[in-house]
Amino acid sequence: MGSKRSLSDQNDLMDFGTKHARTSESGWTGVNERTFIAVKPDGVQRRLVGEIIRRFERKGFKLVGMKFLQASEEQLRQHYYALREKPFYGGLVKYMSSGPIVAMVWQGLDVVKTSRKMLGETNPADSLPGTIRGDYCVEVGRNVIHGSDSVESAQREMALWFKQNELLCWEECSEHWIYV
Ligand SMILES: Nc1ncnc2c1ncn2[C@@H]1O[C@@H]2COP(=O)(O)O[C@H]2[C@H]1O
Repeated sequence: MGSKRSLSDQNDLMDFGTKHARTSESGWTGVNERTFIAVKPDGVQRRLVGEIIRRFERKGFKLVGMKFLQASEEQLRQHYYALREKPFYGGLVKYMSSGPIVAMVWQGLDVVKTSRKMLGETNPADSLPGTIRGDYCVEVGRNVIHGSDSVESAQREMALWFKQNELLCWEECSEHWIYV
């Protein structure tokens, strides 16, 4: 009893288990690297959510987690802990908690570094056209999107914004057309 699964079901389960273990042990490296991306309150208000998701999808990255939420100041103080001494820190926490944000986790090869290139520089004035900040904003204090700056920051930020069971492992049918 209880073992009525077909051999192929069991193989699928084992495959899933092995893949999952591999990604967990390796800290999400290679094609399983993950990054935390947030559309900030100004990005939501300016209706850029669809455009931003479209850019990540078209690039070939895989969405593995997403939520629409209004962040608490406490959560934002943790998120921006490293900036706590900066003169703009108070304003940054207020701005980020002023309206809903879209928190996402994207997965793919070199996703942390590539996402930062897609976002552009922190200051939109230094961002090239073609990047998200280069195309859609003008001031550093209203720069529409956040992306983790390293694999370590990504892991810390994902753990802050998502529970483990909110991040999915799923098979994308186009994967063989994106990776060799
Ligand atoms: N000089 C600044 N004035 C106001 N906000 C800033 C300044 N420098 C950085 N920030 C904000 O601090 C944030 C830190 O990382 P983000 O990618 O979220 O985007 C940055 C900006 O929103």
